[in-house]
Parts: sequence; structure tokens; C-alpha cells
Amino acid sequence: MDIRLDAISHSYGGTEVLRDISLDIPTGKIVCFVGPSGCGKSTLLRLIGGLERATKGRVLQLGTPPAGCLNPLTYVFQDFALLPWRTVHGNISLVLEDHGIKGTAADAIISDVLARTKLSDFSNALPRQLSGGMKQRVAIARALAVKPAVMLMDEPLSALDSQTRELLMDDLVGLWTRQPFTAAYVTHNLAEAVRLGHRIAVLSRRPGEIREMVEIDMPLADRSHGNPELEQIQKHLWDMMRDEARAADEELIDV
Ligand SMILES: Nc1ncnc2c1ncn2[C@@H]1O[C@H](COP(=O)(O)OP(=O)(O)OP(=O)(O)O)[C@@H](O)[C@H]1O
Repeated sequence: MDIRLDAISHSYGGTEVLRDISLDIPTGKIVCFVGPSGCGKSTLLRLIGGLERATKGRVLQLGTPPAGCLNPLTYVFQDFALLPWRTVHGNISLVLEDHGIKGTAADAIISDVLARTKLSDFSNALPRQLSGGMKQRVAIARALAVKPAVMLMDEPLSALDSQTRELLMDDLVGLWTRQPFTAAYVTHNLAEAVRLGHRIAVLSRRPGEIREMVEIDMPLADRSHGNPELEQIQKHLWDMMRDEARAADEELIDV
């Protein structure tokens, strides 16, 4: 199932936050959204997820979700959102219980997503026993358990230190390479965008408009840290964003 944003604009009261956003999120691709603070990236994810309705324009779901999909649009949050009193297995089973899936059917799904996220040995651990990176892997496993058509990832690595972020980027690349997933991925981090994005939507300062869609053809598995071609693209992104990021930063201080 692809997502198509068709001339989306959104306002809160009199404040226009997003303006005339049109783009596609094709099946099996990761589309990253970058742009200065407050330009509407998280708002756009909420509109895609159906948590809010755009003031103008449409979010279209084209085609059908994958077989066995329990929740077509599934979020992965920055702060993991795990229940501390439930084990890794229990946190994942919770989303299946919501759909009446229990017992051996649930166990089969859970062992599959734990294997895909390399967490099989941690099924009985509690969140407090896990590092930040592992907690986020559990959150990703939980999202995968409902076989989403599209994962909506709102700065999923930004609560992690830089080394853990690097490791988790490798994990996401491995996960995608073994079995491609579709994602709308919001990040402040341009290194993350060039490492994970097949397509990067660069938004302007509020009201966020698309300044450029950057396509990166290089396979994810070939995108090593420090790759000169990726560094060049990252520099291009930063050159586009620098002045607006500074202006957005100063605007926040003035509030
Ligand atoms: N529910 C709301 N009601 C009113 N204004 C809102 C609401 N949600 C967001 N905003 C405003 O809309 C603008 C865009 O917010 P949003 O969180 O989407 O931006 P963002 O690009 O994700 O920001 P950041 O990069 O800082 O996380 C901001 O000015 C924010 O204050």
C-alpha cells in the first residue's frame, strides 16, 4: 500500500503550519522528512496516521495493506512507549491481544519479530533491564508485529546517544535489507536521513513547504558511515537548511 499526500495544507487557528505538500511514500521505501524546528514534520505524520484531518488536501492510501496486516499505520515513538511492568514478550503480545490474537498464534508472530530485530534472547527481560537502543528495538518489533503497511517513525533515534544511534541505524538497515518495510521517518539528523532515506523531503520553515525532494539510489546496505557521496548529499541538505534552521531557532527564543 502506497501513501499519497495530495496538496496537504494545515493550520492551527490562524497559524498555517503546512502548505501544499504533495508526495508519495511508495511501498518498500523509507521517506525521510527533514526541516527546521516547528516546520510541521510531526504534524504531517499525525495527518498521515489519521490522528488529525488536514485543513486542505487529502491523504490517500493506494492499494491494499499486506496480508495479515492488523494496523495499516503504526507509530514508532522517540520515547519507546513500553510498559515497564511487562516483559519484552508481554509488550509485544499486548498489541496482538488488542486484535484477539493469543496463545500459539501470538507466540509465532512474536518469535518472528524478535528474530527479525535480533532480540530472541531477551524475550523475558523487562524494559528496565535493557539499554536505550534495545528498548527502541523492542518498540520496532512491536510495530512490526501488527504487519503495518507503513511505519510512522517520529525521531525514533533522537533519545539515544550517538554510538547507540549508529548501531541502531545499522540494525534498521539490516532489518530493511532482510525484509523491506515502508516508513515515513521524521528526523532532525541529516546523517540519519542520508543513511536511511530512499527519498528525503526537505521542508522549509513554517509554514512547511517542500523545498526539494532528494532521491538517493544507493542501496541501503552500501551506505557506510563516512561515505563521500552521502556526505556530499548531507552537505547539500545542510546548505539548504542552515539559514532557515537559524531563523527558526531564533524565532523560538523570541516566543
Ligand atoms: N495541537 C496543536 N495545536 C496548536 N499548534 C500546534 C499543535 N501541534 C503543533 N502545533 C504547532 O505547529 C507547528 C509545527 O509543529 P510540529 O511539532 O509539527 O513541528 P516539527 O517540525 O515536528 O517540530 P520539531 O522539529 O521541533 O519537533 C509548531 O509551531 C507547533 O507549535
